[in-house]
Amino acid sequence: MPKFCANLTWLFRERPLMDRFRAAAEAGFEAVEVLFPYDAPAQDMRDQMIWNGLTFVLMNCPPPNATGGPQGFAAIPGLEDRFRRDFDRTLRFAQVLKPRHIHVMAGVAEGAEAEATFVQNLKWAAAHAPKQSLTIEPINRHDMPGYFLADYDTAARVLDAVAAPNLSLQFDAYHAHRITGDVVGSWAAYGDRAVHVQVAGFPGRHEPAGGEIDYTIFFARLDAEGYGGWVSGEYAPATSTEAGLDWMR
Ligand SMILES: O=C(O)C(=O)[C@@H](O)CO
Ligand SMILES: [Mg+2]
Repeated sequence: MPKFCANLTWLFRERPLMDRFRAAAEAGFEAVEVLFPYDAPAQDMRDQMIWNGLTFVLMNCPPPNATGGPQGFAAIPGLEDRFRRDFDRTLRFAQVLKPRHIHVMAGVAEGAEAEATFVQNLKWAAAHAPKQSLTIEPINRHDMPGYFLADYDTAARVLDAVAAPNLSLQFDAYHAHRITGDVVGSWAAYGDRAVHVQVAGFPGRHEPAGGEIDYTIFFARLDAEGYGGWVSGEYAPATSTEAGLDWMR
């Protein structure tokens, strides 16, 4: 089986954020991700990870405000200064939290100018933080209307244009199914560019088991290829988090 990671923005929400680290460790996870860890003291979160023996795999850029905020600026022409300021703020948190990867969100935009802006901003970010692994993730527009990066061909084109060793693909199987209808086929075409995987069932975005995506096949494929990254459960538990964890066993 692959190495599984708990997305603490989606899982263990029965508890306050600071208590979710221990709950994840007690449930058998060795790694966690927190999408927007900007509303709690970074050192407290880091302490939780150390005390519970957890690897911190992923956080997102930019930091939205407490009420949510836009899903990124990296592909929005005219907001390059905003992107750079947010990226620097993310790096300040990352210095403490030490995430394996930072997911750089594109934002709501469309067209060639947006793609060129995305490429330029990512080139800047990759050079600005050369030791930090960065990712981009195709997200389906049913769940995130208007999101710029919503297909794998565009992601591959952007990765090629940026051509930075520290920028890779984040492959979310739930989005892949909504975008292409074929998770294993999409992985066959683009998985060699991926450093991080996220999973959820389809269509409900609940546990990665029993829906339209055959995770037995997908996980076997990851194992057969020797995929060495983490596979993160990024889903809304159908009942309680603990009651739904059979999928990882
Ligand atoms: O929506 C997803 O899927 C993600 O992985 C997030 O990074 C977006 O918030
Ligand atoms: Mg995802």
